[in-house]
Amino acid sequence: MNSESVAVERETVVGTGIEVSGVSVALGEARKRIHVLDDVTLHIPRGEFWCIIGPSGCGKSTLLSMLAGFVQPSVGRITLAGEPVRSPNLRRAVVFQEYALFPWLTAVRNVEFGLESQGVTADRRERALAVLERVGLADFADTYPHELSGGMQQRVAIARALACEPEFLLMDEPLGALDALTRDQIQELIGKLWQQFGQTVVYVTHNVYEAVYLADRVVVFTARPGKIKSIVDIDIPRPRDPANPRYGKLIAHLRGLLTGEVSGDT
Ligand SMILES: Nc1ncnc2c1ncn2[C@@H]1O[C@H](COP(=O)(O)OP(=O)(O)OP(=O)(O)O)[C@@H](O)[C@H]1O
Repeated sequence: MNSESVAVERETVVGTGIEVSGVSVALGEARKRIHVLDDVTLHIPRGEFWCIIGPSGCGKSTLLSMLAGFVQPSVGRITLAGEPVRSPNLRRAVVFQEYALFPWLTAVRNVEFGLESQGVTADRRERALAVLERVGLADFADTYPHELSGGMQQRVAIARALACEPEFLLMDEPLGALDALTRDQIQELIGKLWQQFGQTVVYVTHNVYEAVYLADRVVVFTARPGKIKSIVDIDIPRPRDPANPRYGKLIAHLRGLLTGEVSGDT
């Protein structure tokens, strides 16, 4: 392949991923208006897994909300698969820290819900059951959320997101409410599912271990107004082994970048 065709191929792939160009955002009413993000530019190629880290209040969730279409930038432009983001859309699934399940629906009905919104009628239950199986909950399909542990509820939320076969998966601290052992299990599951389903993932976390385990690249933000401080390539082969010496080096490097970035909220 000559250099020209490499350049063309690269441009095509980048164009179908996520493009954030010169985005700034201010939120809140008149005198209480807060400058949250400042001049953020990101090119996330299709199919890559990117993590976002930074001090509390630097605008990580706001960036994710903009990618999902819940919040509009004050300045700049965002496109996903080449289309401007104007409102939420089923090609982009969001998973939050709070599992956001419907308590009156069983696990399988929660997963079916997304398919229902997509207008899927044929074999909806079968499709929902197949995804529940992928997240290890085949035996809990007819169980209500309050009968499930936090980790199991998050598995249902992930299954619901994946059932719609989204091109983009936006995750906001999805493991934040879980105990350490459950976190490790679901972190591994998220990595495996991403390798099977191949979406473009943007994943907000406070946890540098999680970022180094999961990400192709980690974006480090400054304190508010959040600007990009660095984008770190996680060059460890998958599946990732925490015993790999590179692992500890990258964690130390990310910690170093975060040091001194004190939250504007504190
Ligand atoms: N709708 C809103 N109106 C006014 N201010 C807002 C709004 N949403 C968020 N903010 C403010 O914007 C800033 C960034 O919030 P955001 O939740 O994006 O930060 P974060 O980096 O995700 O924080 P954390 O790590 O603590 O979850 C905060 O100061 C927050 O109070």
